[in-house]
Order: sequence, then C-alpha cells, then structure tokens
Amino acid sequence: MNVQTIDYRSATAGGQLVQSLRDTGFAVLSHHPLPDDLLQRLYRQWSAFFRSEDKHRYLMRPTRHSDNTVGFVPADVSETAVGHPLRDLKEFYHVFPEELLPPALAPDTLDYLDRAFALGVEMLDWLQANAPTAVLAALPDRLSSLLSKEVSLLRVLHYPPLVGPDTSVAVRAAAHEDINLLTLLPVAEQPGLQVRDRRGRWLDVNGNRGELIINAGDMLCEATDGYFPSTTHRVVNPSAAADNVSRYAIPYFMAPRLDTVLSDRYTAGSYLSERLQALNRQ
Ligand SMILES: O=C(O)CCC(=O)C(=O)O
Ligand SMILES: [Fe+2]
Repeated sequence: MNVQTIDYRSATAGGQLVQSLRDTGFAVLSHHPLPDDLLQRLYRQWSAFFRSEDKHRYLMRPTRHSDNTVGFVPADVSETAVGHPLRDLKEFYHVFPEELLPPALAPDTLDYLDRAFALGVEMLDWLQANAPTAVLAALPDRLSSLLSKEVSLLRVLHYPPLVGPDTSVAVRAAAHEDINLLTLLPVAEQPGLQVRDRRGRWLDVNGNRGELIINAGDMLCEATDGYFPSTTHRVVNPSAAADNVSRYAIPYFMAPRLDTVLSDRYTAGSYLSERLQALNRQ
C-alpha cells in the first residue's frame, strides 16, 4: 500500500486525492495553504498549556452542539479504542468554535480552525468533482454543504513521554478508525502514526514536515457505501529511549450536521452517539 503524496497545486490533484483515498483511505498533501508558522505557534502555545496546572480549570464538559465534550481531557479519563483493553496514553483538548478555550490560545487556534475548515471544504469539493456521480447521488446535498463547523472537532493531542510499567500493552493511540467525514492532520514532529493495509500489515505514514495528512472517516465510508474506505490507524510508542519525548498532533475532524442522513441505517447524529459511547465506555 502506498499512501500518495499529492501536490496541492497540481491540476490533477482532485483526481489523485480520490484515487489515494480509494486505495488506502489516506493521502498526504504537500504545498497546501495552511501556514507552517501558524502551526508552529500552536505547538508552542499548546505544549505550554499541557505543562501548566491551569489546564485543570478547563476540564471537559458537554458541548452545545453534539454529544461530544469540549475542553481538557486528562490521561486518566482518556479514550479506550474499541477492542482494546487499556486507555490510550494521551491527554487532549477538544476545541469547538465559540466554546470553552483559554483566552491566550484563542486567536491562533481559531485562526487555524477557520483555515482548516476552508481547506476541508475545498477537499470535499475535490471529492465531489472527481468521484463517480452514482457514489454521491444518495447524499442529501453536496459533501461540502453537509459540513457543520459547530460539530467538527479540532483536537489538540499531547502524548507524554512514557513512564510506568504497563506501557508495553497501552499505546499512544490504539488501532481505530476516525468517526467523521474527513480528517486533516498536519504531519507531526515526532513519528508514530501507522496505517493498516489490506493484508493487515502496519505501515508508517511517511509525510514530511509541513505536509498534511488527509484521511477518510467512517461517516464518509457509510455515506458512500464503502467507496471511500476509512482505514484503521494507530500511534505506536517510541521504540528508542532517545525518541521518548512528548508528541503533539492536531487533527481536525470534519463532520456533517447531525440531521444528515448518511444511509438507511444512520443519521450523522445517531452514528456519532453510538461511537462516542463505545469510546468512553470505561
Ligand atoms: O496523533 C496522531 O498522529 C493521530 C491521532 C488520531 O488518529 C486520532 O486522534 O484520531
Ligand atoms: Fe485517528
């Protein structure tokens, strides 16, 4: 399996994106418009946040627009991937527009969120223009018109350096699929992200700094009757002592309005509720 790197500026980028998502569920986008200096500021500001005790003042609470939570999620209540016995080794912060957010972090974080949303709209328009009409015909609207900024989630993840005895079983992020339509994830400064190919082998996602990983989520898979597969991925623990440092990642999970009918079985709302219950079962 070969996750394609696609140059955002290429005239055929849309077709390449469809092909790569079809083949692997993932793509890497180079030369995209999300500014690297903005991303670097986010890493700096959020690493300071996770180091400070202030984070406990922003403990997670229900969001206004979905069953999700907004705010800081400490490692001891973190998610447990379906089929995995232990919680992931991560703490994170859920950002939604106009909801709980430390004021010092708001300007750059919300600027990034707006830009990521605009790029996500463009990516879905690329899929719309390049996927077979029949695949998208059952959807109630154009893919990008289904998006909801209120339901879409910017997650800032901190995977602390590993300590303690049970790290051989617990992992930074156990194997899972994303719930949403499309995920935009800047290539992290530290390695660890892997995807599973059709034969069950785990492969590193080889993106370079400054590039953007794009992957299809389960809602896109459901809404296209499997045309766009949502590929299983994970974040493995550092293997060498020298790599045992904090890792940060900032995925943007783009989701449709909750009343969107995805299939005969699900609306986006019923799908999201079912999946969140499974993740937060412990
Ligand atoms: O940390 C990463 O690189 C990916 C995180 C991820 O897959 C997720 O939060 O769904
Ligand atoms: Fe994920």
